[in-house]
Amino acid sequence: MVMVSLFAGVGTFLLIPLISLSGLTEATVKLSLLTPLTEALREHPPAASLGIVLSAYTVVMLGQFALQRTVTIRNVRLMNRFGEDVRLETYRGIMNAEWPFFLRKKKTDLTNALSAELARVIHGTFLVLQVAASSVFMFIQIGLAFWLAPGVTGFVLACGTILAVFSSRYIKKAKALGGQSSSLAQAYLSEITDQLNGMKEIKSNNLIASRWDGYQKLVKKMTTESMGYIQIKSGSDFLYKAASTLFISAFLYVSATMFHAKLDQLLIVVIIFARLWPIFTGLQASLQQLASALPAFVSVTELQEECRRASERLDANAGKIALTYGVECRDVSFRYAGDNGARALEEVNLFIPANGMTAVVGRSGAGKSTLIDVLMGLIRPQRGQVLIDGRQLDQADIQALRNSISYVPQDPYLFSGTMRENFMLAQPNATEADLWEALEFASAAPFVRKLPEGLDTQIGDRGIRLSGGERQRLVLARAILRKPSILIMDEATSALDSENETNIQSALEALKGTMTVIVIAHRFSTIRSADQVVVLDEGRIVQCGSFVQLAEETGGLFQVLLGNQRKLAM
Ligand SMILES: Nc1ncnc2c1ncn2[C@@H]1O[C@H](COP(=O)(O)OP(=O)(O)OP(=O)(O)O)[C@@H](O)[C@H]1O
Repeated sequence: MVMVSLFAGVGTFLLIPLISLSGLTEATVKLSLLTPLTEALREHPPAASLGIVLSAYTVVMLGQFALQRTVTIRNVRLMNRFGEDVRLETYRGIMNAEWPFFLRKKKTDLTNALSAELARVIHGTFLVLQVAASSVFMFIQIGLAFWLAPGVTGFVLACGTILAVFSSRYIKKAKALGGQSSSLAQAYLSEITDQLNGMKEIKSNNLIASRWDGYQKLVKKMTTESMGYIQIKSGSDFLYKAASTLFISAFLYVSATMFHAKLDQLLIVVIIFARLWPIFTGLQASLQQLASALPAFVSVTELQEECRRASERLDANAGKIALTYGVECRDVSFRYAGDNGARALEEVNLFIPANGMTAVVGRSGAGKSTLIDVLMGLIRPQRGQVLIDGRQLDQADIQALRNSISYVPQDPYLFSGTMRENFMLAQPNATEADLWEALEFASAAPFVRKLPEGLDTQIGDRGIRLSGGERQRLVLARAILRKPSILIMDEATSALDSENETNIQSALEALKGTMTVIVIAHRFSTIRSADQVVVLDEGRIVQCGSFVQLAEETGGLFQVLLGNQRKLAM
């Protein structure tokens, strides 16, 4: 940057001897630096001197352009490396954050931070480099200009300072607008994600008018915000241009009429002004843009800090746990952050024997999923302990525990890609036979076999659409492929028809003695063969025993729930 600035300065000021050598004007300006040079040149014939100066000018300018190219490439490389680092660091922070962090955060806010905000931060880095380059350039140019013509340079600097004072309000406005941009982008992403996810409900319940209204209001706000930017930019542009015209006209007028300056003196003023002024204004413009990107820097830094505080610090080399005795909850109580109501779990005491099947039932909101999250170490109970084979679950064991668990959620999640890729991600060493065995287990083999491309069928946005039941079966197959010690199924067969459900039921029964299975189920037909049924109500365990035993306990909640299901079935 220093070299480019020096070359640019020398190139510009070589124009001064050119003016006098060209014979356009009589040389009256005595420039301390250039006087010996112009005098030396005068000893040669005018054509030769002109040639020398022009050659020097060409070499200097070409040198500047070549260096400029290197600087640009280096700046972009620096920006890209920074961009890569900041993207990786932010996302790693998010992935390593503990589960409660995700309960607190809105998903669309994280998406916005990782896309729009990060892009603004990376562009901001480019602006920082640009401001650095402009500052170096400005100082060197000012230095050179002072050396050549202190008076004129002093004048231009005074004008620049006046302008900087006036334009600081534009920088403040740009920063405020930058903050608005961040929150508007968040609101926009949240609105469209919400609406697109719920389009079926919106259309079928005829909610289009109200949703459209909300969307329209947001779009209007975005238009106003973008107009705000243009107002700032055009306002500051106008100020710079008007000021430069006024300053230069006033100076030229005063020089010519009051001090009777000669043409070459006036030309020097114009050259120095023309050289320094764009640097001032460019710097101001970059500072304005940087100010508008600052809120994005702040929000990304805050997000990184929040992730660091919520980091799980898991052991990447943790092995697996082969459960031999069982999992125990001792006096476990849990309340969600910000939830002032009842606890989601209240003094839960429970033993889940290894290699058996435990079913958890209860009304909606009873705390079933919360109990599972505690067992998986996703959330830590505020009171009580979770013991795995008699040992208290601590931070170091959590990774090993998760390596040993396969969890099948209510909403089956498949990655975009082929079915095979989905399976190989879960178990990279799986053989073709392992894959089909898992598919058979989950009653998914018949429908996969019928697909023209079998396991290599694309799923997700660019592939085939699967029914809810097909997705559930594939996710169950993927879970079983990992050969876990503990299989947890949270309403994992809710979308299946009775035939497939019965098949999976038999498959789960066959696992008895080899795998610990924990099932949350609303449909009681799926838990008949469970070794133990746990009934939760308002966060407390109200009953625990075998299916038959609980079905016979008169007045118990299980009997009520079972009765309701029978009525529904009839
Ligand atoms: N992220 C959360 N923040 C605050 N409260 C929550 C959160 N998740 C669940 N709850 C509350 O905790 C209680 C237990 O919820 P949980 O999801 O464990 O119930 P559940 O028995 O699994 O319900 P369902 O059968 O409907 O899935 C409920 O009252 C619920 O409102």
